[in-house]
Amino acid sequence: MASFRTLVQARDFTSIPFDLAHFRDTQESIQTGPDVSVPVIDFSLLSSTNPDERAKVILDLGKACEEWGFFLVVNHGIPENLISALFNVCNEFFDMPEEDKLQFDNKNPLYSVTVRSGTTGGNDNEQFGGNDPNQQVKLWRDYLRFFVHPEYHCPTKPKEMSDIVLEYSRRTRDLARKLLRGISQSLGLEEDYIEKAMELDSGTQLFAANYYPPCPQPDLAIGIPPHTDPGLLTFLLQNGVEGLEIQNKGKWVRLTGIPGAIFVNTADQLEIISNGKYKSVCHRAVLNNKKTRISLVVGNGPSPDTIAA
Ligand SMILES: O=C(O)CCC(=O)C(=O)O
Ligand SMILES: [Fe+2]
Repeated sequence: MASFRTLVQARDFTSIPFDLAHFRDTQESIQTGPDVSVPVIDFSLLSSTNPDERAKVILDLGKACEEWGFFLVVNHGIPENLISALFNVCNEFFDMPEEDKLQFDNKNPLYSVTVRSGTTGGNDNEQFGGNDPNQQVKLWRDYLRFFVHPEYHCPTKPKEMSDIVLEYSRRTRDLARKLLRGISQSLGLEEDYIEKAMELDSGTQLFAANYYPPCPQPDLAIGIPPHTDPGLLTFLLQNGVEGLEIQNKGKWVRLTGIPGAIFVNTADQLEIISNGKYKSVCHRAVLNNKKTRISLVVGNGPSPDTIAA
């Protein structure tokens, strides 16, 4: 199907088509604020020369993984201009004519560059609903997704994309490794336990850009239904528009970002390696009727050859 971007621009939707209706649970979500707020981790303290500061941030990291499974990382050292270049180039990608985008679309999930629109929760996207016939609705989003490690792939258009994503993937790999060292220690393990066990030198890294146009009936459709992420740690940036909700103590909590900070969540393999201490938390992307939301996601996982012992 044509991209949502094109559909939404071409048609003045006032209500959503039937096959896009998603009956999500009616529980209201609560907003983070002074009372409920996702933990903030100051990444620079992980390399502090002051042992007390280091010990404190490792403790905080462990607590964040255990109590929330989601946290914000500040002072991560990834340049602001790299992040804005990344948003710009992804926006440019979604802006390209349909035929240019579709040349990267391939129905084989193993293919390294995938472009999709309105993907259903059915067979073609098992992560989001598997084969459940009740979940056969299209999702209100376009997305682009490709593996950037151990082998690097990237669409050839826009032409600046490859260099920008390559640089971002290098930087986030380094960030993942250092956070995982802190997380290893927070579990009482050797600093390099996780990176060795998961063979991070040949770890899997997936880059995804999600594009959610405004939706006239945001409560009746969904960007991404509830799911957990595969891998160890997922990084997420958003374009200043909220929509990420997570399950915390039985409630849906809408996360508010901090400009420049990166959302990090513990994913399935980290839950396994921590013997269930750090949960891979269920989350979803909800819509709004005013602004396009873009999220840029990097999934960091073990080497494809790693067999969890
Ligand atoms: O767009 C979002 O906020 C959520 C994205 C997400 O959960 C994913 O791509 O796995
Ligand atoms: Fe996710």
